Amino acid sequence: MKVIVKDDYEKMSKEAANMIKEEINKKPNIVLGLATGSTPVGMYKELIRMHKEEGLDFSKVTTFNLDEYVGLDENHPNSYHYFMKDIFFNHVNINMDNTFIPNGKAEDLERHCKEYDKLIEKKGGIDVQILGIGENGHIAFNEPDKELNVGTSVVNLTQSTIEANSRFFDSIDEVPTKAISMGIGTIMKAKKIILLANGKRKSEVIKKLLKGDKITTYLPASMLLLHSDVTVIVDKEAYNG
Ligand SMILES: N[C@@H]1[C@@H](O)[C@H](O)[C@@H](COP(=O)(O)O)O[C@@H]1O
Repeated sequence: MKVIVKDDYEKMSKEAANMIKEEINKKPNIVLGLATGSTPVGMYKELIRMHKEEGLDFSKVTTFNLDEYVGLDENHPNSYHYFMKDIFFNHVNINMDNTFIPNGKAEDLERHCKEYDKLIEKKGGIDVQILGIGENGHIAFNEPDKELNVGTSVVNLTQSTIEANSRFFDSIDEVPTKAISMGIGTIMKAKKIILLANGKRKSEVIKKLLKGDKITTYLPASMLLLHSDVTVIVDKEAYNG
């Protein structure tokens, strides 16, 4: 696990965007795994700037998002579909037909999950996966538990995640209790993984992860210790607390 510590959120975001830019320049038809949450917002802003000012070309890029809430329509302002369009897709020259996000309103959710994994494989697998991390160590919506899902699955959100994510909703009662999430196996199949974390509230979990001596399903991000190409980019606050 390679660790890069940056002075602040902006520098962390720029570092991540630069890495992605290099990868797109190497392989214009790259398959990117994308994350939501507040952490990658700065990275998306920087990628938009690179598109507008430096001509970074997304026209051949394919994307797969990590997760989506069950029950939210894609036009719901709190859905990850909405978030991705609002924060990123609407501002670059990506072909929307090449962007994939689990459908939280699918009639047969189980079948949809299996098809999502198959589609990733069909598109050649994820070249670079961007990840945030929950305060409890979750990645995507793989919550700490006695076992973890290998493939994309429907998951129950923990109370702590519901509370953490309630800041985006009008009230905590509106936060969905279930989500579709790529499984740990889906994530681990990505050729390269970049995990971002910023701010004091992530310092405890980053400390545990970077200790790096144990893997446990109770710290889902610790599974990344088994991957051969993971870069963790953190700001000083997340690194030092
Ligand atoms: N499903 C998302 C994760 O993909 C994200 O990494 C995490 C951290 O969010 P934030 O970046 O807002 O701290 O929150 C959500 O639960």
